[in-house]
Amino acid sequence: MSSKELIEKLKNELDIQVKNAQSGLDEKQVMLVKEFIKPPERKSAPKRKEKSVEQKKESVKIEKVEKTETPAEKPVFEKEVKPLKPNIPSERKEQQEERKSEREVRRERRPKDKKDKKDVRILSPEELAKRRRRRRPPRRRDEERGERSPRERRDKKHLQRDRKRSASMPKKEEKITREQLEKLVASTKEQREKEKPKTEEAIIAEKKREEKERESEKHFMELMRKIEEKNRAKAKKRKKKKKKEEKSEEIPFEQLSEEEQLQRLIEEEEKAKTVIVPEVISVRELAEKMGEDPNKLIADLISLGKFVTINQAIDFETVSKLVEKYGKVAKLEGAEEEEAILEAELEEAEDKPENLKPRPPVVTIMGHVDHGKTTLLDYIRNTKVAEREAGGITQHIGASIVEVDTSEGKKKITFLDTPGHEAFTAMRARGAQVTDIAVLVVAADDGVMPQTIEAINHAQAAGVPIIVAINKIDKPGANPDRVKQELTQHGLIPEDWGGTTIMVPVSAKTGEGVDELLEMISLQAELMELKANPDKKARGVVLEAKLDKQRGPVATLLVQSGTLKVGDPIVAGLYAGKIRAMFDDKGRSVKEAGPSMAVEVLGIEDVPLAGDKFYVVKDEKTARKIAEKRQELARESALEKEKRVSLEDLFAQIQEGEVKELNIVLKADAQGSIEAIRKSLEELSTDEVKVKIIHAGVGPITENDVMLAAASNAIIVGFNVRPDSAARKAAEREKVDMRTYRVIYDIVDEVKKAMQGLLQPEEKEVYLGSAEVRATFKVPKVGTVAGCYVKDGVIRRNANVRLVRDGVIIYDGKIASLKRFKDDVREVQAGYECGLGLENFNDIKVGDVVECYTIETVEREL
Ligand SMILES: Nc1nc2c(ncn2[C@@H]2O[C@H](COP(=O)(O)OP(=O)(O)OP(=O)(O)O)[C@@H](O)[C@H]2O)c(=O)[nH]1
Repeated sequence: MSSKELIEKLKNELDIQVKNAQSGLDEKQVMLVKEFIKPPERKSAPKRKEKSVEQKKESVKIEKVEKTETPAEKPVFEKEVKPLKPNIPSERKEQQEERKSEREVRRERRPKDKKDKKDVRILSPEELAKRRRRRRPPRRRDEERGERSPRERRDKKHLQRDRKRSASMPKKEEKITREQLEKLVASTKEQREKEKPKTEEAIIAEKKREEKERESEKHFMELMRKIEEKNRAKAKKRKKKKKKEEKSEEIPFEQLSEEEQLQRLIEEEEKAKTVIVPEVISVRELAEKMGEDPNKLIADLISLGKFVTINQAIDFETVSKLVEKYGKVAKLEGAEEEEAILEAELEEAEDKPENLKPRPPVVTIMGHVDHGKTTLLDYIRNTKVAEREAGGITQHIGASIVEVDTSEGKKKITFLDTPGHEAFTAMRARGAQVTDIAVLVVAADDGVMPQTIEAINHAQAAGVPIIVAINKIDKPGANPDRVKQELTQHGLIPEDWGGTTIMVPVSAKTGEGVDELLEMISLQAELMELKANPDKKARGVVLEAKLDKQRGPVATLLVQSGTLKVGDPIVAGLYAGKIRAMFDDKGRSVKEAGPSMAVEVLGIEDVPLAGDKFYVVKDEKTARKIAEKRQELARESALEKEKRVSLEDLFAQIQEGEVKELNIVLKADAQGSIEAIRKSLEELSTDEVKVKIIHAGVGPITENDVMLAAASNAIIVGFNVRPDSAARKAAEREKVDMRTYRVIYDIVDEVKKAMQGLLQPEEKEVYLGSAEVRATFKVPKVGTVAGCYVKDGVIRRNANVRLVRDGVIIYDGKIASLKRFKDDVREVQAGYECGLGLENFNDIKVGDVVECYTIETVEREL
């Protein structure tokens, strides 16, 4: 096509008025041209190969067309052709205006043409690009060769001039490269594709395709299900066959007791879940072991990023991951035996009665602060422990063995020097019960005090017999009978009054009655028939452990059975070791320690925890293996606390037979309320579950209460009292269910509902923070305003508050005003001071605690 022909075509068919081959076109026009350009005649293509004269002519023609197109095509490489527009002389502009009006007239006259044009325009950009490409090669070849015709050179000059001019003009639009343009075209194509209204046929076709896909997916799933079913059936058959073989040697299931049946079922389930494999196994072998289709395993392995064939071997790590997908556990061949050996190593064989020998009792001294625990122990040990302690207060658990002259000869007693009952309970909370007898020290001049009651409850919760030492009888105000009287109120009836509790009046200062006390302890131990086998590998409990700068990890161990010897390989808690040296309570080096002896040992690789159990094993290698295994298990169950009872899941636990007694630690604001609540709660006992108040006391909920609850699997009920911050933290840490109430009926109602499985809490209290009242001001017309310091969390203006005095709730309501200096504020964070008024309440005192909380709605579980 000649340039003339093209110009003519543009004019007639596209309404584009182009004066000559050098005329510029705007973007719209360029697009129209591009869409309209038709591909060159195909028949000329084969001729080109023959290099005929005609073909040469044709190529010249094409070249010409290309050249003519150049000015029109060039601007295509630019985003906008606008910069070229100002180059059109004004005369040309006028002409264009005229032609434009002519065009409009013509357009009106030829509606058919317009329609045709529209048809042309909907050609896809892809097709257009194709057409453009078909026409381009000859030009590109020329360009590659660097050949330029005179006309081309002229065109280039024009273009350069135009470019220069446009560059001097203010830039309206940024120019874009060819690549960018092509991208633009491609994205336009996509856009158009998207926007393209779907025809009815297309929609139907798509629907059909989707349906087909669904069908094939369904078919595939069905196939997979069948395969799985088949495999399961196969596996079942295999299991049955295996079981049959085993059963021939075993006692029939029906003949087992209920407990044994349950045990067997558990064992079988575990067996079915375990896949025992060698270190390396082929996919086929593994599939056989698992009773699965190897192809399925291969597919799963691919999803794990392992591309393997059916006969290819896979390592144990991969096997573990793979079997996990099937809810199973992989175990290395031989590992089970090893585990069994390790477990057997830790298992304590039952001792024959003839091997059991009497052992000294382990005694803990408990009692209220300053009633003379340390002085008594000091007297007994004949050392000055009390004087060595900072401030005269017992600092740690020490253990000491004393020899007592009794009517039956010399007897040993191991005393654990504990600061009250806290360590005792803390140890119990860790699952270690070390005490055989508790000596309760009560000062005869002071009588039963809150911690005396606590100690009684702690000992009773542990099922440890109590011997009372009525101390300070040398004091002028001492009244042992009053103490006895008070103790009867807590269930301890003295022997001389017809009860069973041994009570001995003593003076830790003068030593009066101490011998009798020791004799009583020995007697009690005898009654308890405390025995152990000393002729076996030792095991016991870690009483305390520390890291000594010079000596490394040092642990105090209480031997409970067997005899601990220097050189013994040992596992203590999570750590292994070998006993390098042992020292008794007087610091003397010893070679062995028998039952009920406490010794300090060196040689454990790290510091175990107080309450950890220790075992002597056959060799160091075994010790290390057990320790490793324990560390692994500890990591797995890290932070996972023992399952404690809570009102929420009480019913489920009762159903599962886990809870037969609902232990409650009860704290209230007055003794009267305690009695009322105790009675109402204990009346809730049923055949299935017994409600037992293991400890009740007046005052705030303390950390001790939480530890007791943790050790005794109890819940804490507070009536009109609040936990202190240490108790709150301990409850969170130990996962103890702690509930506080303001109405007795609510306590009874909630516990009752929990026992029936009807408790569905809808609201939960969320603690926000607390502030201490440091000053009070009387403001006329407002009332009492408290100057507070926020100790922790945050105090929020519109949250609920409680005013707590000595752990007892004085007020429960809303904040009337919250100010920082003179400004009203919405909240005050910890570490800041604030002024605070309570709604309709003025009895605020310095030292009171303002506790801020909100009530959150808890979603019911369906
Ligand atoms: N008169 C007299 N004073 C005693 C007797 N027993 C202890 N005391 C005194 O009571 C005070 C407290 O004794 P401790 O042995 O420290 O009491 P504690 O129970 O161990 O106290 P904590 O370690 O703080 O729990 C000391 O000043 C002792 O001297 C006694 O039998 N008679």
